[in-house]
Amino acid sequence: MQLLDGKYVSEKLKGEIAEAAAKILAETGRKPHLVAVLVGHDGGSETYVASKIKNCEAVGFKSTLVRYESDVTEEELLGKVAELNTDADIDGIIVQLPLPKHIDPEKVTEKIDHRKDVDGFHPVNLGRMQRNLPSFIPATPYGITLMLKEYGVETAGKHCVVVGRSNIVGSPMSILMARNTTPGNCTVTICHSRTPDIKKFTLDADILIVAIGKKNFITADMVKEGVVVVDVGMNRETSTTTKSGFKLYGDVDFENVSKKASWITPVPGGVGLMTIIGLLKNTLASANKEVYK
Ligand SMILES: NC(=O)C1=CN([C@@H]2O[C@H](COP(=O)(O)OP(=O)(O)OC[C@H]3O[C@@H](n4cnc5c(N)ncnc54)[C@H](OP(=O)(O)O)[C@@H]3O)[C@@H](O)[C@H]2O)C=CC1
Ligand SMILES: Nc1nc(=O)c2c([nH]1)NC[C@@H]1CN(c3ccc(C(=O)N[C@@H](CCC(=O)O)C(=O)O)cc3)C=[N+]21
Repeated sequence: MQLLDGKYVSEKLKGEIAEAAAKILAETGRKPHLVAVLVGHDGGSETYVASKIKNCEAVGFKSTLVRYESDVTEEELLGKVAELNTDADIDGIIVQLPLPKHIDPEKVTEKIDHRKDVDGFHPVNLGRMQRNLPSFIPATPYGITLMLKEYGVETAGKHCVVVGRSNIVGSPMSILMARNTTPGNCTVTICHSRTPDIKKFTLDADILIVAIGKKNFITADMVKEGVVVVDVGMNRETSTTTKSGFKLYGDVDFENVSKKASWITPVPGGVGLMTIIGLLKNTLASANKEVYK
């Protein structure tokens, strides 16, 4: 088993991003600028947004955190997005999901100017990605492709099984792996909560990407020898043994599945760190007007 090490790859790519940011600063006198909007106090979201902001600073980006209490109205939030859209100093806008029930995430996603949509969730970016046109690619699937590329994992002609079909991970991941790109060129199967016998598909997977949010869902009996495993799950449980008071678990039983895998991502230290890189790279591309003129 070889580790797909998110810490190693993300540190390496952060170095490249920092160099590119320094170049922008020298040439234009400005830094790429990301604005993150966080509604409410959910523990996980707070941690992830804090990490995005911290990493922006680390690579020489400007970042702004806009916070709202969970009783903010949809109207007020949409108004804020409209204001950020027209601010020429801002390259990227993300609104952290999930949002409170009274706010329609679809409305918020569509309100963000697709030219600043560094999460890549806007229908314009999703459509452009599907057609292989320049677009912002959702950060987690983007980060996973960067990781596979870094380790030279072969994907062409392989059977890739994606478990989960969410708008932010499973669905865009399946599109990327089926595209005529590297990584890509896979035959892709998408499994979800209405798939009757998931094991039938996972057992045939050469590449298995799991994003469902269920601790240890994938067990060793569900995979074949030599499989490449990408574990997106971030299941937080309270713990008395860690400093933070939480412990993170993936969707894959790492201890046993790793014995059969050729490559596998750990949790933490895998996909989560690559998500940050996807976001930073999209923000950089926006500042450089690489996707939209
Ligand atoms: N590492 C990272 O950077 C990121 C990690 N995450 C983590 O990844 C996990 C998934 O996130 P996200 O995609 O947003 O989750 P969602 O809850 O939006 O989607 C979960 C998906 O999994 C499917 N599913 C749920 N239960 C089962 C089951 N028993 N069998 C098969 N399929 C099932 C659902 O099916 P259906 O559509 O039928 O409901 C759905 O498509 C979470 O743990 C999340 O915290 C998320 C984003 C980034
Ligand atoms: N609009 C939006 N964009 C997102 O990209 C988005 C979102 N909403 N909602 C929630 C998910 C989740 N997500 C993570 C980001 C970083 C880590 C991360 O840094 N993980 C580290 C450590 C985390 C820890 O220790 O708690 C790791 O895996 O090693 C994880 C998960 C982004 N998401």
